[in-house]
Amino acid sequence: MRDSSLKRSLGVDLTRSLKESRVLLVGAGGIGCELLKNLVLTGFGEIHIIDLDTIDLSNLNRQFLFRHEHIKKSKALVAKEVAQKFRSDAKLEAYHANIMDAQFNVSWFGSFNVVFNALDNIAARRHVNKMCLTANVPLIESGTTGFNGQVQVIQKSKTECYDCTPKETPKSFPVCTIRSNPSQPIHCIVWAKSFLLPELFGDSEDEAPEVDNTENPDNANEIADLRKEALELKELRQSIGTEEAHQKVFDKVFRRDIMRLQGMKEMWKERELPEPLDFARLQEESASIASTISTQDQKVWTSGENFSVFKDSLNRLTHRLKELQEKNVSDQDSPILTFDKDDVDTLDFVTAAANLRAATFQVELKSKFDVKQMAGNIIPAIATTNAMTAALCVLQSLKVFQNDLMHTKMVFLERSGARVINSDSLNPPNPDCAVCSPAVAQVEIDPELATLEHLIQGVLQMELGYGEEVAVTFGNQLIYDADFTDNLVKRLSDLGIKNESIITILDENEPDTRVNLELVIIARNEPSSKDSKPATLQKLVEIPLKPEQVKPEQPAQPSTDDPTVTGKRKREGSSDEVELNSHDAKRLASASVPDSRGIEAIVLDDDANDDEGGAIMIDD
Ligand SMILES: Nc1ncnc2c1ncn2[C@@H]1O[C@H](COP(=O)(O)OP(=O)(O)OP(=O)(O)O)[C@@H](O)[C@H]1O
Ligand SMILES: [Zn+2]
Repeated sequence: MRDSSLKRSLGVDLTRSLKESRVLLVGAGGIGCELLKNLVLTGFGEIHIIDLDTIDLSNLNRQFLFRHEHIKKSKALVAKEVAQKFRSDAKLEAYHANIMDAQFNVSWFGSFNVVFNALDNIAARRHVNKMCLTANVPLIESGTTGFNGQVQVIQKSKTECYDCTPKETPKSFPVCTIRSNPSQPIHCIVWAKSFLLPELFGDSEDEAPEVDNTENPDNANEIADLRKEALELKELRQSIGTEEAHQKVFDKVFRRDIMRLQGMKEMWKERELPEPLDFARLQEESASIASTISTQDQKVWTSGENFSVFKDSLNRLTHRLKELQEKNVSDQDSPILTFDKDDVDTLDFVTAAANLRAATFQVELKSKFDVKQMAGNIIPAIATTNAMTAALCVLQSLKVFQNDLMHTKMVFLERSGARVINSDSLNPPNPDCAVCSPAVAQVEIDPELATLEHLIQGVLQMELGYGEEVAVTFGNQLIYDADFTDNLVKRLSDLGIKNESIITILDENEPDTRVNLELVIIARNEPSSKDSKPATLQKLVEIPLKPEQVKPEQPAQPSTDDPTVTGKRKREGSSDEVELNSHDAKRLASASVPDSRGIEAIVLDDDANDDEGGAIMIDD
């Protein structure tokens, strides 16, 4: 029943290839849950799901596969169990693991037709991008922040990869703004979270990522001052737990430091002078305030209320640190407390300290709720954005399954423009991208016999035609170049190179330098027969020259059966488009209709059985 409606919507051929497909979904969070449901209901045959995390209460509002009773259980396993109920014949496999683990090697990635990324961090995204490029598996990359979403199709040598464009690093603030001259609530929050809390309870050596220690020359003086101050704070830290600790900490950061800043007249020409706070006065003002005020998280507390929470949370943190220290006597590392937006004690402390600082600098005070969002860098996750993004992932993957790379897109969800869904053609790979520019080849070795020399002479020079000038790296270490030949006689296995290891060959020949080559090592299970060489190339590959070396009279030509996506092609019209195969041509001729705004829509029609009719039109 369900199959027949899928066939009507997608066509017989596509429905069959989805049914026979094997796909990987990385991440079972906000996008992942939606995507898994879509994949199952769209008839994908075999779906592998991986997630390293367990289910948290805060996930339940949008990760709809999860219920209260699943809290603390593996996301991947629960997602599999629940999604299985949507279609009993779907073959689902779940892993409660980190996708960056070595067990998920190139050949494992290579066993999938398509990989879907539904991750929340750059490191894991980069890793999957690299593995998919090496294994030559198409990747559908996606992400959301608030109302914005993005889906990108990545395919080796044909499209941009995840790393072809530099990624934005998280926003950072100059250290002097945080230390001396805060003008916004966030400056005070970062100070409380990344300076004061670590100085008193944490690892003060920690570099706070949101504080920029490099850019500004003023930072050097500021950092020197900080060192001096670190000593002062160390003494304060030692006083933690004593009766006077409240006043000692308070007097230093809200009185003496502020008075010192008042002395820097230049700084206050354009701004009001900061006002030191008075411990005794606030003590009096807060005398009748119950510490339960800290539960009122939507209210902006008065200075007296902040003072009361400051003292109370300082006590709570002191008590916790002491407990940890007592438990940890034998351990070498002394225990520390670090900020966590969901840890009430650290959040209370950061809120109160940030607000007291804001009060001295005439900066707006914030409620605990707001501080939590700001300190946790939280942009609320929106369930509908995730759902729409997951749907767009599936639509893009359908084009990949139809080999219709030319129409795969970069799709954006946004609320600022006239249209919520916008798309752009995919760019070709960036020739300078260090991640996707290398060529890839596989080398079979006999782990008992193969030496580095076998690899360099037998494979690189004899089989691939490299000259003398090559460098070989493995795991960021140089293991060979023309001036460093010590390892030549060593066995590859003694250099730590084993099955699935990837080594990189850098051509140092000039001119006509080749792009980097990544060699995936395949260890033979059987010992080599007498006449087989200890190291051989599995398949001859062509290694292009580095872009600046490409001669203008020999431009790279897209081949007809292997369409190379270019950024401009769609807008330039069809004259220079690669030839379409007959199925594509038919589909587009009958189905590609401009919508009323002149934007091309895709129609998925069923050309297998006209009697069944039924087509869906999707405007992407
Ligand atoms: N290296 C990794 N291996 C496997 N899964 C990962 C890895 N890194 C992140 N994930 C998973 O990717 C998912 C991303 O989902 P999402 O962005 O909704 O994050 P979340 O942690 O569920 O929610 P939030 O961060 O908003 O609290 C998470 O479930 C997370 O555990
Ligand atoms: Zn790239």
